[in-house]
Amino acid sequence: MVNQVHKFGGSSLSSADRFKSVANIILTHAQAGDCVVVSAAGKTTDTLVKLWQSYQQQDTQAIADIVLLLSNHQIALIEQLLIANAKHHALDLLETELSIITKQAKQGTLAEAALLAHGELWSARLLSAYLEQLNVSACAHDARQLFTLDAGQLQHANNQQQCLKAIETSKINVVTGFIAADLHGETVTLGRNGSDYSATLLARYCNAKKVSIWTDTQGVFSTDPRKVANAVKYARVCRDQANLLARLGNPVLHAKTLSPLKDTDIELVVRSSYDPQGSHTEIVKLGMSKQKRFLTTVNNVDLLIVDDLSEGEVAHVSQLIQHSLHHFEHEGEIYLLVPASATHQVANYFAGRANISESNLNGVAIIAPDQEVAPLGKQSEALLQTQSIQPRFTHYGEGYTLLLTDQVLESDVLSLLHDKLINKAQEIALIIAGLGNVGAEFMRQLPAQLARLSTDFNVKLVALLRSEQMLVNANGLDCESWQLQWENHASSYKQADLLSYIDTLEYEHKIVIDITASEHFSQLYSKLVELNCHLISANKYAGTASLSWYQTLRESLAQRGLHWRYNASVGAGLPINFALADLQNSGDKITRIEGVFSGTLSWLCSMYDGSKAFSDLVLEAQALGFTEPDPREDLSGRDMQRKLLILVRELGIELELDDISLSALMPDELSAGSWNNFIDNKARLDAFIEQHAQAAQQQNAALCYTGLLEFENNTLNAKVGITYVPKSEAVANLTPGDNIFVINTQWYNQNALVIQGPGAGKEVTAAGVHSDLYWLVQNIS
Ligand SMILES: NC(=O)C1=CN([C@@H]2O[C@H](COP(=O)(O)OP(=O)(O)OC[C@H]3O[C@@H](n4cnc5c(N)ncnc54)[C@H](O)[C@@H]3O)[C@@H](O)[C@H]2O)C=CC1
Ligand SMILES: N[C@@H](CC=O)C(=O)O
Repeated sequence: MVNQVHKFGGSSLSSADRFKSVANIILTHAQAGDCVVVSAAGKTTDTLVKLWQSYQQQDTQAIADIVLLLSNHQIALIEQLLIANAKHHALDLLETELSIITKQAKQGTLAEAALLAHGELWSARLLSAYLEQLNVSACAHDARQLFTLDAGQLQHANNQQQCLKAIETSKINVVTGFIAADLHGETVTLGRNGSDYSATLLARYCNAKKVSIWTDTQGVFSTDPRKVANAVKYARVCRDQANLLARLGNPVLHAKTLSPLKDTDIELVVRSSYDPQGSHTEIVKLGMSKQKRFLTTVNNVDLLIVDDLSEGEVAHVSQLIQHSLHHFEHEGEIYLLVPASATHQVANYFAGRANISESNLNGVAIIAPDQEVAPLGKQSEALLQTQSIQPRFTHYGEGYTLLLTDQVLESDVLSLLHDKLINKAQEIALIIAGLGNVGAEFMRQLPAQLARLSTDFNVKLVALLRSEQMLVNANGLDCESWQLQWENHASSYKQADLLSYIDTLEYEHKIVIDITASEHFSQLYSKLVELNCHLISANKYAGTASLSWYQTLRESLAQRGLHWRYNASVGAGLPINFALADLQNSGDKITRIEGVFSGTLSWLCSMYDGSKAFSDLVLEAQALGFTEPDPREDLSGRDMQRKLLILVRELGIELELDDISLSALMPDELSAGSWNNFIDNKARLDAFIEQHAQAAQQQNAALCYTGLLEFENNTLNAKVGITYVPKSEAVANLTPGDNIFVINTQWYNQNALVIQGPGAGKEVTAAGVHSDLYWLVQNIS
């Protein structure tokens, strides 16, 4: 059974080394019974065309020179690839064929198609012999024995029978692309780039599962990557958009290539033979992929107005001129977009029914989802005007806009259009976990933030998660009415459901924002990274996980070029992580960080004056949204210990959580047990605090909870705990809830750099997460 049809174009076979690479691809990607369709090696077809032209001009010297050129090229390939009998046999055959060509040229009996067919024949024979030499069972097929056309029409039933009979299930079947035969056995060609067509035809006839077009580009891009540096490769493109691209002249796929796959489930992928392990583009059936935006150039075309044009005629003319054609209705007339070089031939075909409306046109086509076509078209007209370019002809069609200009659009203009209109369509998917105190506030701020981002980026909210339920919509949720949608549509999920949903999201970038307080969720990060998600955390668990887990996560983020932002996890919205990164980037060396890194503990210590029980203040802090879901995480000092560790690791220092010494702001025995148990025993907490407050007072100091990181004589001292701070010092006089980071560095030595401000609370924390999101979107797009 034919599992796959692989197709290799001329550039994939341009040298002996390229043949070897192709053989390697076959060894790793093909199995017995598969077909490998090949084009002529390198520029062989062009050389054969020149030979034909010289023959028509009866230029005997040129004929001899070109035959020699062909001979040298083929001999070099054979010599470098084959040995022993296989080599001698191939050289003998080549010599015989070239002498027949020379003889026919002399006799005036050369036939164009039969001459051009040699390129593919030589490739198929050579590759098959080389595979055999590598002990891979292979055979070469001349497609003239497989594909028959009658008056230009493929004889599908007969061809299918021929293919099923000829294809050997125990071998790799190397088949010539581009050529077929007519009913008399005479060679006919399937048009330039006809080898792709041969591959999809063969796949259809043999009921193959998949066609892989191995080429010199890595897949289908948003625009020509040779002209526009920011071109984006798409993982999936719908057949209808691929078809439109082809008709509008995009060279990656040809319109004919797709036609045999119509109404079949045969997969089609475009991938690079130069980078076989690289990602590829899958051409999928309508509805199996989101519609994308493309910018494709149109060069040197004429517009013809044709009376009563039928689909059949378009197909026929397209076959005649061996070029994809696009036709459309515009202001009551039927237009045909024709390569200028073929206008004469097309006009002749229509014998008076076709008139040239516009000639020598260039320009671009913008292909996009239907609803985006009109606004994009208007924006592109406006952008062209800023470059003093006025389109001569503009047409808004189904799924595309055509802007035809006098001048060829240069790379700078194409880049401008692409970056403003197409790259912007690089969609970013947001997955938000945690809709509690901070998460809900983050959602409240989200519409305004998305509106700000949407002038340049296309960010869509595709999932909202709580611990047991999720609300998803791959096309985007309305973030203003998420609560209502949640009530009606949220459903329970398991981690595996979440991961497979994220895996199938067709977005160029995915960002998972963790606003949970869940260690369990943070343990998913490595899987999320495997699914190419960027990460933003307010959650502190991943940043304070074991060093080996943390380092592995960082490595796999780096390998994939993914970002992880966690500014809000320390100091809420305060730019502490930015400041530390900046200091280090400027070459400075941080020697000491001291301060209060807990909003809750800052608020409690500042508010406590003995007039209210400390435990009541804890409940107030909880209601204000300062505390962790369980405030004992704050009172135990654990939360501040985590923050200090995140900062330490930010400085590149390898430390575990328990390397930071800790004393709690509560009696140890209250840390265990339920929250109710804690409340029942709150008097013990109050007594504990009162005792410390009095001791501090006796020293004319304030009861504070501080953190310290310092290097002394090359040893690191990191701790968090209760301190009695002289009342004159800034730390003892904080506005309730403020954090303070006093940073000493090589350059901020005597006079420290101080960052101070609210360090907890839902608004500032949510804003801190938004700041990370903004940074990330700017930096990934
Ligand atoms: N409150 C603050 O001022 C600050 C909080 N943070 C951090 O922000 C995070 C959120 O804090 P809050 O909103 O106060 O907590 P919260 O308890 O109010 O909300 C947590 C949310 O996470 C969800 N959740 C729990 N486990 C989950 C899981 N496995 N998968 C998906 N969702 C899950 C819960 O359903 C809830 O919606 C915490 O990590 C906290 O440390 C960081 C800086 C400041
Ligand atoms: N509970 C934390 C919240 C921020 O991380 C604090 O009080 O600082």
